[in-house]
Amino acid sequence: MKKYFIHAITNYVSIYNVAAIIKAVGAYPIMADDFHESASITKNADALYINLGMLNENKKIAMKNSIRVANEKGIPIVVDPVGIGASEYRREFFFEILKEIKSGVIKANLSEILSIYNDEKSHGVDNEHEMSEDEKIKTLQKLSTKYGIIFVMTGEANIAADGNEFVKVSGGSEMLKNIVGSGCMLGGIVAASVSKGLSLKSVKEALECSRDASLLAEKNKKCGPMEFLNEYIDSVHKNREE
Ligand SMILES: Nc1ncnc2c1ncn2[C@@H]1O[C@H](COP(=O)(O)OP(=O)(O)OP(=O)(O)O)[C@@H](O)[C@H]1O
Ligand SMILES: Cc1ncsc1CCO
Repeated sequence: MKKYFIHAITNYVSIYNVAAIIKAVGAYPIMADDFHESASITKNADALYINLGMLNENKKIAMKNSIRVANEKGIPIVVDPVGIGASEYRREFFFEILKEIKSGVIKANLSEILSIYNDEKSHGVDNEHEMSEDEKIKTLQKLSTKYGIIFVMTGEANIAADGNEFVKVSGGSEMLKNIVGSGCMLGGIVAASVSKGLSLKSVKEALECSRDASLLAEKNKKCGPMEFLNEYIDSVHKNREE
């Protein structure tokens, strides 16, 4: 059976859990962020996952080298623009790489999506609390049309869109809000899913995988955040076996 390798350049807060959840879905994580080797690691991967949490100068070069190789080889790229609204350093770098990505997914929370969208000033969406679901979908579709890649907005409802269609996956456990790196891990699941074929359908399957695992983790016992975190990763593994 083919093994799917996911090259992740990610932050050191949630890096182990990202690797663990990629393994739990049945793919093979490779965490490599030095610029000397990142391109050669990407060359043999089936997806590249770029997470901007804890960005630094070394990682910037590593990410750009890996993105270049992924584009050349047609490898899908998943980007989590962690905290771009709060950091000019990350925001500037994000826009630099956004233009370069040929095929892939941007997975971001509402405030990160607005930060991307509002860079285009003229659209005038300035208050996230006033956004209806319809506006969220339209925002994602406009971004997707403009950049030619899939956009995902996370939250209570996760919405993914390409230029033509959208999918919505909601109803996951609220405990996901209480653990560190739930967004980072979701990025890993999305990367593993699109490594087998990039489509809105494969993104939807990833969102469903996370939702189902979170509900199973919550059902098992009333647990605190750390127990939930382990149960969530275990549940991803259990659901895969069923
Ligand atoms: N109110 C909620 N109810 C259920 N699930 C939620 C809720 N809010 C977020 N989630 C889930 O938590 C995960 C992460 O989404 P979120 O929007 O919090 O991303 P994030 O801010 O990038 O996360 P983090 O920075 O903690 O990694 C997603 O799977 C999302 O569906
Ligand atoms: C807490 C934190 N800080 C940088 S990355 C990260 C993980 C959650 O996004």
